[in-house]
Amino acid sequence: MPAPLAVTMGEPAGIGPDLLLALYAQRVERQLPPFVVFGHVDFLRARAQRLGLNIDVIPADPYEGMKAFARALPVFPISGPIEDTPGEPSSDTGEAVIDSIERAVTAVQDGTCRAVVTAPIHKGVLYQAGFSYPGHTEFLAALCAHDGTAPLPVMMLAHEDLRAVPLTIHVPIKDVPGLINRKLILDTLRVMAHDLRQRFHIAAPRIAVAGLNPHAGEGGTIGREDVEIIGPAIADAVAEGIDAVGPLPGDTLFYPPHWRQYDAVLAMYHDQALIPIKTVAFDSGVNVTLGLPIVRTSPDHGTAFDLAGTGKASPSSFAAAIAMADQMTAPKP
Ligand SMILES: NC(=O)C1=CN([C@@H]2O[C@H](COP(=O)(O)OP(=O)(O)OC[C@H]3O[C@@H](n4cnc5c(N)ncnc54)[C@H](O)[C@@H]3O)[C@@H](O)[C@H]2O)C=CC1
Ligand SMILES: NCC(=O)COP(=O)(O)O
Repeated sequence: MPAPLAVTMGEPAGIGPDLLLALYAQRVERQLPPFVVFGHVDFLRARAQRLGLNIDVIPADPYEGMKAFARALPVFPISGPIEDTPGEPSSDTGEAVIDSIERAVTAVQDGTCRAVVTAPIHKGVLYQAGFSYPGHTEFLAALCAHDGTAPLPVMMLAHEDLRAVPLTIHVPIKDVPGLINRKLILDTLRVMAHDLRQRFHIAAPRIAVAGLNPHAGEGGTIGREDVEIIGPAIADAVAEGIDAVGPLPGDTLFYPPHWRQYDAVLAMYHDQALIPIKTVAFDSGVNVTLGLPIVRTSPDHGTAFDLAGTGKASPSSFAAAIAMADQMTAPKP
């Protein structure tokens, strides 16, 4: 029997706990693989009761949890003060949220779980608790550091054959031009080409690279980054055998007949990559971190405080994240 997936609890005041409980209740019809939640047992019991879900929540380690999954939701216990207060976050829970992520990653690294699926966190709440990373993506890279060196983590949002990567992630838009450089583009294209082969089993991945400026700079007349940095970086990638094309105008690149020619798009900033995916597939998009020695997926949405504790949030993106993590780590027949 393969090891279970490790699912983190996420922000307790958000919809993450609601969705993982709802998915446990729907595990049979959705054909979900066994998973263990890294979370707070009493809090999850309280949230299940609030949602009217008759679920037996039990403390368990991953091995016991895998065996118990058919009859009870196994929870690797994370301690800490966590009250069931949907929509009302508290920095007091920050330590437990961070602990949940760290322990889930350790479980994958030591082989007791197969992959990490993270529930949404609220960065603002965690910053108050001393968290210093822009998000899971960078934190996971730090947790996967080897000999003091962290891998380059690459965020990809994926829905079916539409896959988009933001080169720069959680940074102010005014800082984006200064962060775009030839090395970062080349390194990101290397990670994308590698993981599209290894994780997505695409034998010869084709990658489109978006420009930064309108019309990809219109030949250098609307900004110089496209001709002076992005174009040369693509040439570097092509020279080492990566099938990359661009810079292409960002506004027309996501016209379906255009993006369908490629296996993935490298965009220059967060919203350039995420808006297309969230527009066409908010309910089923998956956030997957490339470049790590472990598999990590996540729903594409956030904590949605307005829906927490109501039972109205859709679990579909979370289910897609579990399915992707399962496919990427399923034992070969
Ligand atoms: N992977 C992660 O940890 C992520 C965390 N976040 C965090 O979430 C917080 C809130 O971010 P927002 O920009 O407000 O985005 P959000 O995704 O939490 O909410 C945006 C809108 O979508 C709705 N929505 C979200 N998920 C839904 C679902 N499953 N079913 C139905 N409706 C849903 C919400 O009700 C809201 O109207 C921020 O702190 C952000 O950093 C955001 C994205 C991913
Ligand atoms: N907008 C995507 C997002 O906020 C998710 O970030 P991360 O926590 O997966 O790094």
